[in-house]
Amino acid sequence: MGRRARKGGGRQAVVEIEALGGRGDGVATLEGRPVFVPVTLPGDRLRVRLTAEKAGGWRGEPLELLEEGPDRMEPPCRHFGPCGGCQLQHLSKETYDSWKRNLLVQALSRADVQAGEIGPLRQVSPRTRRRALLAARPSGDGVELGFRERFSHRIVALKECHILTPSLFSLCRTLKKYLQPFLEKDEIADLYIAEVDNGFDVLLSGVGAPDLEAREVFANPERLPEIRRFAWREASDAPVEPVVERSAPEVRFGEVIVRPPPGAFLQPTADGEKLLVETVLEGVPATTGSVLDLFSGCGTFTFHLAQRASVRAVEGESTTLSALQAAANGHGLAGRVQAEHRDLFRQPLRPEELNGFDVVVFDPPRSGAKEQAAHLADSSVPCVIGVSCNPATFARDAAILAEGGYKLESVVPVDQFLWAAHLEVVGIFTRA
Ligand SMILES: C[S@@+](CC[C@H](N)C(=O)[O-])C[C@H]1O[C@@H](n2cnc3c(N)ncnc32)[C@H](O)[C@@H]1O
Repeated sequence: MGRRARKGGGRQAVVEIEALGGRGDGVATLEGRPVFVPVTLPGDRLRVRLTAEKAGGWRGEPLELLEEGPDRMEPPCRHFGPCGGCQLQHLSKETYDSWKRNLLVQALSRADVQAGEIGPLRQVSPRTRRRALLAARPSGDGVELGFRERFSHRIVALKECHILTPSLFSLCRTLKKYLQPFLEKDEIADLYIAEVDNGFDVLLSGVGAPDLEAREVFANPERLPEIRRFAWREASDAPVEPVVERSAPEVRFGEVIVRPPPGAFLQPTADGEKLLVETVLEGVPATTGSVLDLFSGCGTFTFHLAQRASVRAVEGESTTLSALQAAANGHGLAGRVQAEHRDLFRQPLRPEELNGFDVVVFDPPRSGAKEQAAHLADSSVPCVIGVSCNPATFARDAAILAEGGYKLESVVPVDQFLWAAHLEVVGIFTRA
């Protein structure tokens, strides 16, 4: 918002922000109903335009800041406010850190889950995000490329970025020069970029089949040599087609090199991944012989766990699982790592399939793993380790486990989505 007013219609009101909500929006009260206002802080008084209905109240678009709350600070990035890449750069570090950790504390309290210990916040540094979803659109002779703006169809012309790794940021600058032939007039495409161990992996989504001019971009091997693979698809649920694959993109998990398919899940920062892996391994008892790794992705935890025990990895995305399987085979781990393709929402592992494992690790998408947690609650597995990027669903699943007799021994908040409202969590449960 800055102090610039956005002009426009809609009902306007002056509100005072009372709290920071769980999704990072400031929350005010108007006529007894909540108003959720992005990029604001407690103590801010501002004029807003009420837009959509939200959670029994309204969403408010900030128009003019009349008074600043006490915890405001100058955001490090010039794009902060309109840019949809960050939500909370304007909050003092101390307050931000305690708000982040509180997302977990409050989620557990709401779900009535007791934790033996809630660890201090572990956090990554700025400029470490190695994957991002950006937007791209042709504009005049060139291309607009960046995060989407809040409240508009505009794309932020990134002059700096405090979350992307410097090399990913520099890739954006380079891609701007070459993307135009792939884009359709007036259409915004999704651009997934990932920095992998041997270069970059790029996936353009929401575009038609590239014509000859577009394919020519990669005809010269000296152009964009750091891009290992460039692929496209018509929509997020359409098949992915390669434009070029100079060599397979690679990521290393422990000693094992994995070649993930386009768009496969990767932890958003290498440092965050390291913190998560360390915390998971700390929770695995020394005597562990067998581990079940549910929602394994392409093996972030699997291959570290395999250094200690035999592992069965279960994943619903078949190409992702094939990458894991191929890496296991290629590193002589076929006997130690077993891979199973399975939809864990529709067909969670039943107690009789779970019993016999010493440890179960589960790391579901944001919606959590309610059905799987219910079967775990009925199992006799001695140690369960939950990893999640959503404290609310983590707490819900933790409550299911607690109901079944598990104790949440310790839980660690890991902030790898700096200045966003996401928080990663690792919880260690043992059978009481
Ligand atoms: C948060 S990611 C974690 C992946 C991996 N543990 C990691 O750290 O890289 C969640 C994983 O669950 C998978 N997934 C999503 N829905 C699923 C389902 N219904 N059944 C099985 N796996 C699913 C996704 O493909 C993704 O790999």
